[in-house]
Amino acid sequence: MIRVSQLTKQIPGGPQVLSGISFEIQPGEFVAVKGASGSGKSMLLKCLALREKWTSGTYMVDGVNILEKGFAGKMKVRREMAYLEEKPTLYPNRTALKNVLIGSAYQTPIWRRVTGMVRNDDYMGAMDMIEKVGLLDKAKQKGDKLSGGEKQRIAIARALVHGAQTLLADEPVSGLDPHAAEQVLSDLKRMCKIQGISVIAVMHQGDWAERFADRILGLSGGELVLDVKGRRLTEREKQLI
Ligand SMILES: Nc1ncnc2c1ncn2[C@@H]1O[C@H](COP(=O)(O)OP(=O)(O)OP(=O)(O)O)[C@@H](O)[C@H]1O
Repeated sequence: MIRVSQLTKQIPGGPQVLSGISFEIQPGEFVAVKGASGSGKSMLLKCLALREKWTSGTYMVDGVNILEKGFAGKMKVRREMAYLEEKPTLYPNRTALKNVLIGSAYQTPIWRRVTGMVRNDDYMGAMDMIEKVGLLDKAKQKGDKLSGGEKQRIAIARALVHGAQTLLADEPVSGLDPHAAEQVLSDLKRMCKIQGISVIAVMHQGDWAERFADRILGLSGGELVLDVKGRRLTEREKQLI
């Protein structure tokens, strides 16, 4: 379980962009984050992924206060709390399978990324995950030949193969056509249910959050102003964000 208490982020010499944010997330939950431009959605995700330093607050994951961990502990947390960018970076000249096997910069050591060396017994796990995201027929396709939605789904498989327990996805479907967006969100939702992973995804545009999320968090001016079950928001709730 993830428990965030009183998360505050102050940019040194700049504005306070997150103020006193508290919430809990259960394993297997799919949580959407909504909020207007500049409300702090990306900063929240980056703080959860430990890509941004917290100014104050406590961050408990499965009962462990992870802000108190040393360098090695924080690296482990970064693998377990995988950050998915809006446009995932894949090795363009390597196959989808190889991309999944090697892992992203935050997931695997540099020697593995440079040499591309992997263990034989990793192949089965990678193929299994590629099948789960419905892309077995694209496993041998080079990274730069995959569509935006396929790249996103390979990035999901890559994170899970390398031990992610939580996926932090920043606008995972922005720029995708509705069919591709639906496939990416269906994959994420299925992974929550069958793998028990948690997903926290920024999804401000359209009604994706209402259709796919178990819960919707709303931010306004860096504050958490909404925490409701995933459902159609009322007009009053929409006005809050
Ligand atoms: N390094 C920084 N220095 C100063 N201000 C920053 C910095 N990083 C973020 N901010 C400010 O923090 C606020 C929140 O930024 P954030 O990127 O989290 O917004 P967002 O809700 O994701 O917006 P969008 O939907 O436009 O991507 C913004 O006002 C932004 O200008």
